[in-house]
Amino acid sequence: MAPIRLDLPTAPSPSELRITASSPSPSLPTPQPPQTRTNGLQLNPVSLLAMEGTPSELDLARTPPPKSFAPSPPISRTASEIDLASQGGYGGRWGMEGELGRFLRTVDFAARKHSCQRRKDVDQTPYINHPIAVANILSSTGITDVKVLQAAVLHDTVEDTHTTIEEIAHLFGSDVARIVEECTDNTTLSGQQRKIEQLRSAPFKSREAQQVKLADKIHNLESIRRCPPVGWGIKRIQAYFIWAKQVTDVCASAHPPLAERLQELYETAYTRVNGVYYPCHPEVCGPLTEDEKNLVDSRLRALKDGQTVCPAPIFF
Ligand SMILES: Nc1nc2c(ncn2[C@@H]2O[C@H](COP(=O)(O)OP(=O)(O)O)[C@@H](OP(=O)(O)OP(=O)(O)O)[C@H]2O)c(=O)[nH]1
Repeated sequence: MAPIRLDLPTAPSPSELRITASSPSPSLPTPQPPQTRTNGLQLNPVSLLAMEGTPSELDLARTPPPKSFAPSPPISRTASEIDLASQGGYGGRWGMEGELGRFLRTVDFAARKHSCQRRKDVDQTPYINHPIAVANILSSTGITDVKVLQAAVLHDTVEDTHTTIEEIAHLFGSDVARIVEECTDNTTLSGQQRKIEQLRSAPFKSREAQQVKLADKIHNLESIRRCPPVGWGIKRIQAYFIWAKQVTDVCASAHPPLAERLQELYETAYTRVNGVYYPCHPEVCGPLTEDEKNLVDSRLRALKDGQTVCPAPIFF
């Protein structure tokens, strides 16, 4: 296949993006240990440790939270959050909470936080579908640690809603808060700087955060293949795939089943623009068979007819 030139108006070129943990580019910041803060909010590890010990989550479930444990008020609260507050908050009055209950409480919290948001696809899928899908991808590939699944559900709340790490620590414990914090981009950086920073910091993240990252990328990449964000052309799609592969290659050892699934995606994902078939990842994608062309075409035909492909399985 002829090499495809990538002019990236909104994202760095592959060569700009390609960095390795062992040989950081001199233009990039020196690798640091896992960050202590990502978006201007101070997270005090000592206070988090204190929170972890007393009161325990069980105590929180049995008794109404003291004032100091009330979640910090968001800048503007949605009706569903106000509704939640009027019920006495989380962790409440109805007795002990098991692991499943804690997970459902996490999903409920994330759903309220993301309630006004939609994905960028043509169907404007509710945003909460994404974090739920990320948790589902982890669970379906053998991750049973409920804290990792909770962090997956919460992974975009701090970055994309008025949620703080402290609020998550209060409600779900410091382990979950730490993973969420590691998965939170510094929103004061530009989109391109955030991508470079994700690459730089990926090797230093905990195994749990790397697992969430892998699943996050799987869902974003599969979403792009199935139903790209509105306005994304082939160059942007390919730039995202190239960058995502660099990030996920660094995290691959955190959960090999996810890494295998990603590799298959990089090798087989195609799209079509103006009648021309393009590999989503121009460097590792193999040639397209006639059957695969039909698959690409049927997906695009469905979109053109105004039908949605989103009810298709979350992943395949
Ligand atoms: N594929 C896809 N992505 C969508 C959609 N709706 C929202 N997104 C989000 O958009 C981001 C990817 O688009 P970019 O162009 O790279 O990011 P940007 O708009 O924020 O600069 C991802 O967020 P992110 O937190 O920046 O994730 P990541 O960059 O860490 O992967 C992804 O979760 C959608 O319908 N499809």
